[in-house]
Amino acid sequence: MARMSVSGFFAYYGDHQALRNISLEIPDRQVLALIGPSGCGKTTFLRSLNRMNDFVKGFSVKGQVTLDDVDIYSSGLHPVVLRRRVGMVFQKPNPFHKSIFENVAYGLRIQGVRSRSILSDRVEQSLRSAALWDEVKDRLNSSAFSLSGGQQQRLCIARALAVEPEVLLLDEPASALDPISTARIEELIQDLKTQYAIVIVTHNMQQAARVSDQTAFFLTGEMVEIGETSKIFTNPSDERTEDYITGRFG
Ligand SMILES: Nc1ncnc2c1ncn2[C@@H]1O[C@H](COP(=O)(O)OP(=O)(O)OP(=O)(O)O)[C@@H](O)[C@H]1O
Repeated sequence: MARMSVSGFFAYYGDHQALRNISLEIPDRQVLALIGPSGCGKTTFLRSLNRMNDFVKGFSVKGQVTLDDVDIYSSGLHPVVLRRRVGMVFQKPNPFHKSIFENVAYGLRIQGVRSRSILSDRVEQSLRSAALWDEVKDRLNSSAFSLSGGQQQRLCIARALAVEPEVLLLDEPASALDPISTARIEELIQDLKTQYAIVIVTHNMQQAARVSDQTAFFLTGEMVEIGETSKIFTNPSDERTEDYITGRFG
């Protein structure tokens, strides 16, 4: 089942066309990897899925993006509600200058949750889902900045999960991390996909091959092809995909 669906989608920064005629489906409980050389539009596409680019002056779109069949650009769906349902984790861990507990509780507090026991339960559950609970359960009141980079990134994932999103967007979530932390994030993605639709941008081809079910290859603002990850990496349909995955450019 497609959780999100994109059809005939174009994106522009002022006059500059960053995405051209993209159509694809984002299935539930699967990982979709977006690959392609620098500047091909992966991040623009990812940020278009929860209207994060609305903050960029001069940014505009054409075409359709739906979440559960509702158009996220032209319906009355409020971007704040959209971003709760379509959560995002960025390349560099960006915890708030708050305690570990308050980082995870943040979105719930904004939603007006006041009950200490509900907050505690949801914080624990989110930290467990992000595979961080055992490491932080005895120091929930410490600053988020007392954590390692890899722990901070899992904290950011817990923060995104706390508001119970349906889709999780990951923009190179492991690129700033060491190999052990990267492996933990990859394991975590495997666990999370049993519950969420996940879209991940990655420059790391091995990572895309390891974590994703489907892979889409982007080139200069267009999607060249999308397919089962095993097929894209062993038998792509388009020569440009083959050239990219075999390292001939990019
Ligand atoms: N805020 C912005 N204002 C103007 N142009 C932008 C902006 N962000 C991106 N672009 C342009 O849009 C195009 C796509 O950029 P985008 O960041 O989506 O590519 P990417 O594939 O994610 O690249 P990378 O892998 O290097 O992160 C590029 O030509 C880029 O210069």
